[in-house]
Amino acid sequence: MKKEERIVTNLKLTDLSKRYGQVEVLKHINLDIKSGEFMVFVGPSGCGKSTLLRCIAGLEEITGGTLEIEGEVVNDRAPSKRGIAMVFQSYALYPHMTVYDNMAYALKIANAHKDEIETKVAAAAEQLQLTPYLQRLPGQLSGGQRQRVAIGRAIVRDPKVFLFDEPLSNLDAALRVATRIQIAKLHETMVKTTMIYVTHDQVEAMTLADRICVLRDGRIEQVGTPLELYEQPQSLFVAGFIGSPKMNLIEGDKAKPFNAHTVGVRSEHMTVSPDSGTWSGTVIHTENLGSDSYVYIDMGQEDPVVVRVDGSTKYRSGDTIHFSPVDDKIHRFDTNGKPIS
Ligand SMILES: Nc1ncnc2c1ncn2[C@@H]1O[C@H](COP(=O)(O)OP(=O)(O)OP(=O)(O)O)[C@@H](O)[C@H]1O
Repeated sequence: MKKEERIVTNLKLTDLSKRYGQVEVLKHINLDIKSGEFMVFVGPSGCGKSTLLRCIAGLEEITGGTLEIEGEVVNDRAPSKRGIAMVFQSYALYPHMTVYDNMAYALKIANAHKDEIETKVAAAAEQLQLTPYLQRLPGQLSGGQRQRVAIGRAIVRDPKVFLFDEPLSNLDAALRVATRIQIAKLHETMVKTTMIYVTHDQVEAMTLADRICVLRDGRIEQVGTPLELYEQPQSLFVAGFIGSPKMNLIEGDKAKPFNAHTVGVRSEHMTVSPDSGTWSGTVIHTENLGSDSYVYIDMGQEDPVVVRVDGSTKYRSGDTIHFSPVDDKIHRFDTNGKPIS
């Protein structure tokens, strides 16, 4: 392999599989992750996101295929020798050590020089706004501060690859936003560090990722930039999974005028008119978010259709409403859930 290629692709998963006994939970995963890339794994509960992350970290044995880091197969390499640092949802801090000692621990174990430890811990603390807390114990910190210590502990090791397993899911809404922004900034400053991030949160996936990898039942369903997945889903599954609120999926007779088995239209790509439209239904609920409202409409399908309207527009439950898709924003799918071009 040429040197340039090695620098470009940082992690290469080839036919990677993972079995627990008879159960195959990861099935022939092929994925290249570039150096410095922020890759987010998403997918329904149980699809294998955490297992894939743990296989990359070396916390789970890979049972088939290969994992390469910078061109070298590392399947049998110990976690500590992979140049990887992992941040968990649960923080996993040492409760009896100060913030400083928690952050310094890995460097001490690696016999780093005292000056180097001090410099690195101070720099990470500064970057994460933890300098005032260095002498506190984890129990004397908020959840957000603890998670920042966990991140700081990983930064000082100067990893090639940073793994995050739902790091924000224990935080309340405001802290989630603040810490998410901090992680995005971290990615901007650590330009050469590859980051792989598992989340259930649509906003985290869309805002943090350079590319999102959608997993389904142990396989990769689609990999692409957030906008590619949002605008060009390659399956009904991805169409229904990416985005909040979910894409409206309209089936049966109501999809026939579009020569499709299923028609997908996002909430923001519907126009409402008072007396006629492609579809109509009954308003069952309206959520007013201030600038916009989401109108939930029953049109005889299992799931209501959600249409975004201006926040000043008023609808009452029981009103009949007519709406149409914006012409060039219609996604058509065949009986196999594949897009019709
Ligand atoms: N040690 C184990 N032994 C057997 N099966 C396991 C083990 N660990 C995980 N699994 C199974 O592997 C599958 C993938 O689990 P994993 O935790 O990777 O999913 P996930 O996508 O991260 O889910 P979630 O979003 O709920 O955290 C699940 O069906 C799970 O039950």
